[in-house]
Amino acid sequence: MWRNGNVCEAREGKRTYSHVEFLEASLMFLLLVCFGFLSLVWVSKWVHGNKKKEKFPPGPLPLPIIGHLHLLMGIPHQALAKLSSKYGGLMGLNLGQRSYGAQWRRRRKICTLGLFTAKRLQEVEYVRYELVGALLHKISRLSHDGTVAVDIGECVGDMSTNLISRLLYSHERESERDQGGTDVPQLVKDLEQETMPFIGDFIPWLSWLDLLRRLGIRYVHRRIDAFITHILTERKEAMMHNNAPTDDLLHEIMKPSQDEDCGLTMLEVKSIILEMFGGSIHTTTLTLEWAMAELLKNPHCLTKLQREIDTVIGCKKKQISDSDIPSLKYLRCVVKEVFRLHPIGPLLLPRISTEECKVHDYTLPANTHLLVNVWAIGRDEGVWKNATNFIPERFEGKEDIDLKGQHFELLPFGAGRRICVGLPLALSMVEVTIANLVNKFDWELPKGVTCETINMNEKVGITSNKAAPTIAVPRHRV
Ligand code: HEM
Repeated sequence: MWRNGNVCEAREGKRTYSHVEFLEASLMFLLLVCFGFLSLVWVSKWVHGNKKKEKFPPGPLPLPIIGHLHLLMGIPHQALAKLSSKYGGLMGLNLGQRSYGAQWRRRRKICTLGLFTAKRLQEVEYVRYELVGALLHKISRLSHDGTVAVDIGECVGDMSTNLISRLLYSHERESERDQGGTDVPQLVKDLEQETMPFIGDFIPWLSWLDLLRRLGIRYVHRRIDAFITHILTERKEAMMHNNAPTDDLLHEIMKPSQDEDCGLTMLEVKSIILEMFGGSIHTTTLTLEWAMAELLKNPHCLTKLQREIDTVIGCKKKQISDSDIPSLKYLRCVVKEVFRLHPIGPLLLPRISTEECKVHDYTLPANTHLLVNVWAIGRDEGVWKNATNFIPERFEGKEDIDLKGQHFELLPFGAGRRICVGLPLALSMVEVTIANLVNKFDWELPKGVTCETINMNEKVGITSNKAAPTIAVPRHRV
């Protein structure tokens, strides 16, 4: 019943509803009807669409508007792996539309040819040797001769940052940080936090929902830009005075190009530097952290590895180098097993189909976005026996299985044209560092932690982040 102009009430028994309450209820009802209608349209479009088109891979029912976007929040590779046990290895999802630029071809050519050739890596081996030596020294110092536990991730993180800073622009980050300079690993971590998928990336008209995160990422970008601009200004000044280093990556990138095709704009130079920092520090550090965590959890593997090094290299050798690695067969098995269980880029970089293609019985239309869940492949019981257990021995006698993108059951660096450009550097860094860490020290878990209780969980993110730091007590072996 309506009365008295704007103080209308509707009576129902003893309860009296105000005009505002009534309006609210009506609005809510209307919204529910609209939402229900949209859902129906969405579901029928999905079902109808799938029937009409050629066979598209099956997948869970998408939510109205956001499709399957919610699956990318949290730990996406784990959520997708769970779903694939229901829908199969090839699963169709609706993530709206996403577009990305293609300038990478140019940058990639320059990086691959100019920066990551076998010759170039050999030339800079001494840098890696020095930094691994510094890492061992630092761990000795921090552990006070085996009495204090150290955070392995923090130590190897410093080493990875120093390495890429040295190779890129001949500086060490620690000396810069000590002088109040930028904390590069923190900056890279902030960048990763901010580069979780945006709703607006997939559904452009919902991008207003990302406003706060966009402000956050703008702030991180400004800090990164200031940091890179500082590096470039310093280098330009040094070049003007003819005292710039000529054996680092920045020299290769900034030197005037003879090849018209390879001249770089300042924006491209900046994005190469950003990609190098972003692609190298966190990935190498996390891999080493997972490797040491697995060895601590599986002490028989740690002991077996130490024995191999003692037998093959001899315990008298102070520091293991690149040239020792080919003879350490068990080490290589350990490294492959770490990459199988803990690929740091679990979904690789997103691919897009340029034309319609057939995969088994399914037809993927042009412009389909493809995520390859290498984390799930590495844990697939159909491919690996006791897939979730750490068993390096599974690779013994299987030297032909490598990490270079030819063996689709093991793709921690991706495959094809977009395979990790830093693969040779990363692999040798991981192998040499693990070999030295276990050769130099016996490792024990801190009091109260056992092999059974060590935290091996992942935390939310687009990389395989460790939920808890890897902490252990190192004791000198000799
Ligand atoms: C253990 C260490 C590393 C792991 C596990 C790793 C893994 C990966 C993966 C999975 C991709 C995507 C490949 C694909 O989608 O097919 C990638 C791309 C990339 N990585 Fe690495 N990476 C590591 C170390 C490095 C290092 C040391 C550098 C540079 C110094 C680097 C630079 C890059 C760059 C620039 C890309 C983008 C390539 C492109 O867009 O074409 N990575 N990496």
